[in-house]
Amino acid sequence: MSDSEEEESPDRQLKLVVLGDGTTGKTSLATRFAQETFAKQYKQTLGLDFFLKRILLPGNLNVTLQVWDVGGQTIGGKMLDKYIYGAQGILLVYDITNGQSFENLEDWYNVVKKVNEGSETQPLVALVGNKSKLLIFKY
Ligand SMILES: Nc1nc2c(ncn2[C@@H]2O[C@H](COP(=O)(O)OP(=O)(O)OP(=O)(O)O)[C@@H](O)[C@H]2O)c(=O)[nH]1
Repeated sequence: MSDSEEEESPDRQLKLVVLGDGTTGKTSLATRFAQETFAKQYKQTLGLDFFLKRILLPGNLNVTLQVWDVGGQTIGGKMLDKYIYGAQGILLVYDITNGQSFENLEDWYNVVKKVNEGSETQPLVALVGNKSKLLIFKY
């Protein structure tokens, strides 16, 4: 086997952007995924938080996922377009006990569409309903 065959394949970087209203649980999802932690206490994300997670996909494919955790208050702000630009994946997060947070996803999605207007490749967009256990307590 030659040296080049023994080397691991270089990492492929993928950008995943997490969007949605404040307190829907975006940071919690990102930290649970990237660091396997969960904080009960709320700490507002100011602007942007950033996490990296290296994963190995079938076929020995190394992927470094960049998770861009965007603060809920950035909607309507100047920086949001720049955060979204170049993403391969978007998570649109709402709190299932807060209907308004679901309705407001339309505004978030409109920004995603605007940023990717005219671009050849479009990001994959997933809808995430968070805080499912709270529903048991509410109803
Ligand atoms: N019960 C419950 N609480 C959650 C869940 N996810 C997040 N939380 C709590 O909800 C609060 C807000 O969570 P964050 O992850 O900070 O919310 P965020 O969307 O990042 O908020 P912003 O920074 O304002 O954009 C925190 O107190 C979390 O502990 C969940 O699945 N269930």
